[in-house]
This record gives sequence, structure tokens and C-alpha cells, in this order.
Amino acid sequence: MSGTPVIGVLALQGDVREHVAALAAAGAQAVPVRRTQELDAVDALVIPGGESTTMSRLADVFELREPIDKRIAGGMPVYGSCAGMIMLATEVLDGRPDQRGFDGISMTVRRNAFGRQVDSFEAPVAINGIAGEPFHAVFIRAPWVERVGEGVEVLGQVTDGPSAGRIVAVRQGNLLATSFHPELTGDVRLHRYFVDLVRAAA
Ligand SMILES: NC(=O)CC[C@H](N)C(=O)O
Repeated sequence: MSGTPVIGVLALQGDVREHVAALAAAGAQAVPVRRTQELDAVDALVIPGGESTTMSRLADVFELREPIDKRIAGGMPVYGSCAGMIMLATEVLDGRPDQRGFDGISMTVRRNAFGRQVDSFEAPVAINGIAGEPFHAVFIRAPWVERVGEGVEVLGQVTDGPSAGRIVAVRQGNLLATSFHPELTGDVRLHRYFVDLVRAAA
């Protein structure tokens, strides 16, 4: 890709603005996506943090489910944070019975997994492939990954405390997901990593 990649942020619900700002700071042109025509115009998509049950319902209301699944099947890069990670999981534990994600990463996630201990917390998390200090990872009623399928690369795990060893960042081909919210901390390395992925995929 020669020009600036155009990256959509799924704008059904959640912290859309924060992702738009982080993507812009990481060198992309970021646009909210709520309609299929807007989806057609982007090179890649970010699914923000928020509430996956609501996002699942709105994906149907806005008739975006099938178009997004089609783009994913066609190789469109997608990055999901927190609720976005849940929306990218092929299997969800502790979900609402009617909630459904996209045809995304071959993994099982547990919703509100850390929430049994505390609602939100922060921890250092090192990400494979991203140089420098570990991320100051912010978890808010976050999921963790309980199982990954073939072809899924584990990029980050919690290192200390009662949740040590829990998987919180994964990648499968052009699909990327984190349990935490880099869009909230002003550290744009993960968004830059995604922008690089989008350029490489083009
Ligand atoms: N911060 C978040 O995105 C929380 C995710 C939320 N608990 C869900 O299940 O969708």
C-alpha cells in the first residue's frame, strides 16, 4: 500500500472516539463505520471496547454481520480490544445465549473473566513483536482467552498476580485481539503494529 491506510472503527457502541484518535496518531486515516457502504470503503476494521452483547445485537440491526464476515473471509485485517476481542472469538463462555461474534479468531474467550476477582485492574503486559517496555495494560471487565486453535499465535500473557499466565493478546493471520485497552493509555504502539499489519496485507 503506497498511501495512508483507511481504517474503520465499528461505531455501533463502545469507545469509538479513543480508537479513532489512536489510529490517527499511528498514521492511519480513521473513520467510523456504521453502514455497509462505509465498510466497503475501508482497508481494515477496529472493533472497540464496550459491551459485546449490545454490539452483537446492533450488528444485526445495522445488517453488518454478513458483510463483516465476508470481508474477514476475504482477508480484511481486524483488531478487537476487550468487547472487540469477544466479537472476534469463535466461542464465548459466560456470554448471553443470543450473543454472536463474527467468523474471527479460532479461540475460546471467557467474558468478564477477571471480574470475578476485581472489576478492573492494570498490569504490565509484554507483547511479542512490539519492542520496548511492556504495555501498561488496562483491563475493564475484560475477557481472557482460555483456548486457542491451530494457527493462533499467543502475543501476550499476564505475568504476575492471581491471573498470571492468562492469555490476553492473540493474532491469527490478519486478525488481532487484546483483552486490554491500549486506546485508553496514549500508548499507540499496538495501533502502529496494526497499521503495519494493514500495510503488509494490502
Ligand atoms: N471493556 C469492555 O470492553 C468490557 C467487555 C464486556 N464485559 C463485554 O462482555 O462485552
